[in-house]
Amino acid sequence: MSNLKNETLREALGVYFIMGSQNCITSPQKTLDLALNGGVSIFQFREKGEGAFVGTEKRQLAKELQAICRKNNTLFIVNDDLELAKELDADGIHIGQDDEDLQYVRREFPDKIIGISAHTLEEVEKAVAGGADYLGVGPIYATETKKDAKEVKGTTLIEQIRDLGYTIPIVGIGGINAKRTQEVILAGADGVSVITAISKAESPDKASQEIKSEVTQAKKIK
Ligand SMILES: Nc1nc(C(F)(F)F)ncc1COP(=O)(O)OP(=O)(O)O
Ligand SMILES: [Mg+2]
Repeated sequence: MSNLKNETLREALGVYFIMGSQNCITSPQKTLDLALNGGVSIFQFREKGEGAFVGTEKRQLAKELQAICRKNNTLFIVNDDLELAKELDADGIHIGQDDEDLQYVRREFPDKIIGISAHTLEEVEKAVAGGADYLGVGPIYATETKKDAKEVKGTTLIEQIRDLGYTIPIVGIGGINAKRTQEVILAGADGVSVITAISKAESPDKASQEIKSEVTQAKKIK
């Protein structure tokens, strides 16, 4: 488990912005700055897909975005890349079912936040038993961003996880925008993960603000 208190992380997962250079209209730095001003509460650096930076350029961008997160006292999570996460002393890492094994990552990156993608109850049970700090459950809706996304789930799996009594922090992911946010939270998620709805918004700060207000409203109803 990470050193971060479970409830602190649960709170931070409210508006989980995920982005890489290939998701932005303007500079990633400017986009992140605006998104944080708008109320993003945790950030994941996901430099992946066509045209993504690699090597030194990827590392340089990661360092710049990490510095922006530090300035805003916001958790900085690295997607997939364990070596980069260790090198930057990131706050955590997100791994999918086809990435490094949870136990290996926990040994290599102790006391940090480890998030796991889960698409089935079996994957949920394995992640909880393995001591994951949060789950990324989806895709909730169809997404253009992740070319190899699995079958769209809706909120069913989130509801099933809660009905079974699992209390692990959960973020929904996949095609989520402000309009769809409340449904995901009311299904039992602690937050929503968003890429395009913020990164390609005309005003990333306004987009983040809208999503944050939807999360807050839904949590009041719950
Ligand atoms: N990156 C992610 N972040 C989350 C989070 F929970 F953080 F919202 N959930 C799910 C994913 C998807 O992770 P993965 O299945 O490995 O695919 P990719 O590496 O292409 O993103
Ligand atoms: Mg991955």
